[in-house]
Amino acid sequence: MNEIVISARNLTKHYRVGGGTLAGQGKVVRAVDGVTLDIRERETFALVGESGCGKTTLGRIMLRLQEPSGGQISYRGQDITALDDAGMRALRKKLQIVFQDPYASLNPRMRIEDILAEPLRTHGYGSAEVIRDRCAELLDMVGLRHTYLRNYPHQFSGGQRQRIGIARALANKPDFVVCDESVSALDVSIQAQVLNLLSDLQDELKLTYFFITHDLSVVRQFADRVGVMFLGRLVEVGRTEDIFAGPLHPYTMLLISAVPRADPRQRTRERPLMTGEIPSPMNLPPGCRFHTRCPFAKDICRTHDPDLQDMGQGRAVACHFPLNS
Ligand SMILES: Nc1ncnc2c1ncn2[C@@H]1O[C@H](COP(=O)(O)OP(=O)(O)OP(=O)(O)O)[C@@H](O)[C@H]1O
Repeated sequence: MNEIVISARNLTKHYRVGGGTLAGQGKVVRAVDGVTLDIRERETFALVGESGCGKTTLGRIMLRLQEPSGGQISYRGQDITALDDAGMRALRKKLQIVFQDPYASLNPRMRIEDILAEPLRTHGYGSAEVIRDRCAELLDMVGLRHTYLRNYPHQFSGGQRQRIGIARALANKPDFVVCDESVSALDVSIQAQVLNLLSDLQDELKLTYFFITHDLSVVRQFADRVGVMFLGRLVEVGRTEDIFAGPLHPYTMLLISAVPRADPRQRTRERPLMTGEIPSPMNLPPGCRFHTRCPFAKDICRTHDPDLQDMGQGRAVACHFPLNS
């Protein structure tokens, strides 16, 4: 098995909201609420779940772009949770992120060469000439012409801008890249091209991806493993083909059954529906946090919060009554 690149242990991120100056005032949003996970070298791990379940927050705290409230993150066996700014700066080269909206994340007043050169200069990549050559090489890597180096972001299409966002993330030769909804804003055909590019770059540069998305059809074609998140917790983890062939958690089953199917015979099959509102991460229900929406909930689900249990073969589920097992 490949080496573990990133290891998260009981990670939490709780935001205090609603103001208040006295202790105890305000409310707490449990955006990430106890996540334990290992990501191995050269794998694509997809994190899925509905909007607001904590995907972006988890991605950002794993890179320490935001500080976790609790728990531990290790990078290749080194605990990075308590590293100071200088220690983190050195590691930053290895841990990168590609954002959803490349337009918002590329400075409109900077030429592409400066956008790409900025992280290289920050990390002392080399002389001006070495940096210029690297910028040209980066454009090559993402399939764009060198002549584009003098252009500004608004002169590019959405797909091209995302390629520039990827080039910028790869500038300092990272090995762990969080892709946060990196293809979600693109048309399906452009999405496929960018996914192919990410896949080629992964092989060429031995990259490990943490791929955040709400789009299960992208997950199915692109990810090796999947983590399903619900209200700050992982409720199921497994290999992509196993998860799609037989989800163990009712939430995973409902997410999968909500994906439109290409085969019209399957479309007519009756599907169970997700009922009820998503509880607020500020006011979690007792017991299993999914029980208010679960079609199979029993008494114990209303009182006892299930742990993520190892089911063997790389599979884990947090449910008192796993399906298909
Ligand atoms: N800075 C913040 N202060 C307070 N609450 C926050 C903050 N950032 C995120 N949250 C809350 O934390 C929860 C998780 O948010 P997060 O953006 O991580 O979810 P997500 O799954 O990535 O959603 P989306 O797919 O919509 O981006 C949400 O309830 C969100 O409102």
